[in-house]
Amino acid sequence: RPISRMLRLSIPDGTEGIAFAPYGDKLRQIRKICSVELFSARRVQSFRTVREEEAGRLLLAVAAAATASDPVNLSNRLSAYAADSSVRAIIGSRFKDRDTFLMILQRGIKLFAGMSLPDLYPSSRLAMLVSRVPGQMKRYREERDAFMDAAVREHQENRAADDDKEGLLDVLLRIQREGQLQFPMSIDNIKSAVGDMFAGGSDTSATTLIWTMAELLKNPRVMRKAQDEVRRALAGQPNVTEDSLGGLNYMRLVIKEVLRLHPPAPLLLPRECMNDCRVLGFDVPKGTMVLVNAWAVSRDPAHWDAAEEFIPERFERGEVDFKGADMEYTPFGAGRRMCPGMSFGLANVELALAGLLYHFDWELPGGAQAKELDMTEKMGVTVRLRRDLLLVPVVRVPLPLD
Ligand code: HEM
Repeated sequence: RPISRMLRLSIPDGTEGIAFAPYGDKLRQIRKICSVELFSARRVQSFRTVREEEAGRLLLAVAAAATASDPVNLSNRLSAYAADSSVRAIIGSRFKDRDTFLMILQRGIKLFAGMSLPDLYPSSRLAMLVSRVPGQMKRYREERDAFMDAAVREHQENRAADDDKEGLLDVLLRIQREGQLQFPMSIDNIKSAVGDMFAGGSDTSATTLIWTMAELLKNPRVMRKAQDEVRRALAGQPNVTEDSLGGLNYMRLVIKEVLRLHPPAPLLLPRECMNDCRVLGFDVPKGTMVLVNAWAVSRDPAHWDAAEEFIPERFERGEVDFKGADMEYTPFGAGRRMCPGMSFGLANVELALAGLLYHFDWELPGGAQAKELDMTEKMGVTVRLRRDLLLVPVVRVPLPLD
């Protein structure tokens, strides 16, 4: 990954976490920690209760709006759900200052995504002098560090006694304590990794959920089919649990189709060319920043029939998947830097979506027609709907009273 001059102000050399770990043995080490410890199937499963509680909270808020026949701002609700589930998995439910943590990290994500004068003119001292970004980066780093220090201290004091209750920060602190690593992990590395997991995990899941609900509203045939499946599979159950998600094959195809048309990180994360090479007749020098336009590739009529249409059935035969082997469809990237949190993210998305489809029917406010729903995109760290998604829920399967 390229690290710009501005980014370096907030991630000094040697303090990288996961997303900016330098290529080579250190990257291999942290990626192994990701697959064996942080995002293993067992670990993702261990946060099941957290997800179920947070999904329950989301559904209760939606049910309250349904009772009052009010529209619910699903963009806000789904963002809160994704942020809360991530923060609880990463930092742990005991963390006192969750809201401040969220605010600081959001500010960091905005700063990282922005283009600054010193990055456009890297050798210019004037650019460095007139730009406000260096000061903002420095302030962000100081604030983040002070805050993370407090979070780490709190964790060291209340060390998780039970392995299954470990949050991801606990896991990293344990690995550090055990001292078995070829390249020891510093507290700064751990703090950066926590930031990466939050930045990588929460907005992406929320964005996927928001686009899914918007596409389902726009495509009533698909909405009906997905709801029929969920309601058939869960018939008689008071609420959705992760045990009940096994047979929801069509819902999974819906999520796949959403990730094709709306990959939350449309340009993936920047890569850096490691050797001089030639691509399609163009010379690409070593060190060039490479952005992969996954959004365009996964809508390219050369690879997809009816490329602009929302047709989940196209994935029915399972020929194309997002696991990094099919280059025409890479919402999680591919190769050695592919998203390590894929199953974690999908678990968040599937549970919330199943609940929204099981308990409620959905309408547009003021009796508007599906074709009136504005699907314009807004470019940001992730690409979201330009306007907040406001929908009116109608209860079909009431939530249990407790
Ligand atoms: C729907 C959910 C998600 C999507 C669409 C997504 C997408 C991506 C993409 C496109 C990349 C860049 C891959 C590349 O350069 O080839 C990435 C990297 C990454 N993601 Fe995810 N992600 C999701 C969920 C998560 C979750 C839940 C976590 C952690 C809690 C996470 C953590 C990371 C990290 C740490 C990286 C950097 C990996 C590296 O540089 O080696 N992601 N993700």
